Amino acid sequence: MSLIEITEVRKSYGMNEVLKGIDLDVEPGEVIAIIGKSGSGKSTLLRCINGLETISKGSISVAGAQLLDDEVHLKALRLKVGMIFQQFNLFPHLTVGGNVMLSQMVVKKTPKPAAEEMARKMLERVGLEQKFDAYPDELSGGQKQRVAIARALAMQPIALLCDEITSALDPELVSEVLAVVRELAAEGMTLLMVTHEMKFARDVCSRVVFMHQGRVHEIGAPDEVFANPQTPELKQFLGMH
Ligand SMILES: Nc1ncnc2c1ncn2[C@@H]1O[C@H](COP(=O)(O)OP(=O)(O)OP(=O)(O)O)[C@@H](O)[C@H]1O
Repeated sequence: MSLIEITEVRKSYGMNEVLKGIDLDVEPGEVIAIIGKSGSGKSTLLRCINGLETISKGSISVAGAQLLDDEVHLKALRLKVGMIFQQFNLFPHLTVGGNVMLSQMVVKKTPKPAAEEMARKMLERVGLEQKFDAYPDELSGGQKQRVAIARALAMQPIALLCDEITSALDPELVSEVLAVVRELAAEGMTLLMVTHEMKFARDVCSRVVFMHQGRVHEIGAPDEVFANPQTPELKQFLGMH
């Protein structure tokens, strides 16, 4: 059994079918890059995996539990699968520590001392333990994104979904965030990343998924996908990067 099993998943918004039958199994510890043109359905796929969107057809299971369209189940799933977004979504009126503690206390009902201990530990993991009492607007974009990563890790997810997490950053701040992701990958975290960082995908990912018009158009090891693209669509896409 794979950690995440995506079977014939379809998703429509009204008449617009944006996922047209996705099959993808993710093994524990895999790091998967999802690449493709704007509008190919990359974000929608991630959002379906952690239950932010309901699927129209097919099935998704995470750690053996089927994703069903009911609130109790969706809540349990969101606890298991962490997600990090392009925009950091930190609460400006809370300190860094407060941001990392909040979802643990509210969603998991973790008592405050344990939530604080976990927050300090995860902030240390992303190299920001000294910013515990700072406010988000005192941080750089790269630091804010590292706080968002610490917040996701504090929930002890079994997999982490990253949706273009470096796209809103100034170029000089991208590498500090990718360094954290690289470390997580080395530690065995299962990662699915929508990314435009082709060099990172090539260096760190175990597989690359190329999406085109709502389908998995090509999939394979980075060496195969980047060095030997099979379809004109992937060749054209790589030519643009
Ligand atoms: N909430 C929504 N309601 C209606 N249509 C949507 C919604 N979210 C996405 N779409 C449509 O679904 C399609 C796929 O969008 P999606 O954001 O998944 O693509 P993407 O590959 O992640 O693109 P990008 O790289 O621009 O983020 C697009 O045509 C988009 O307009």
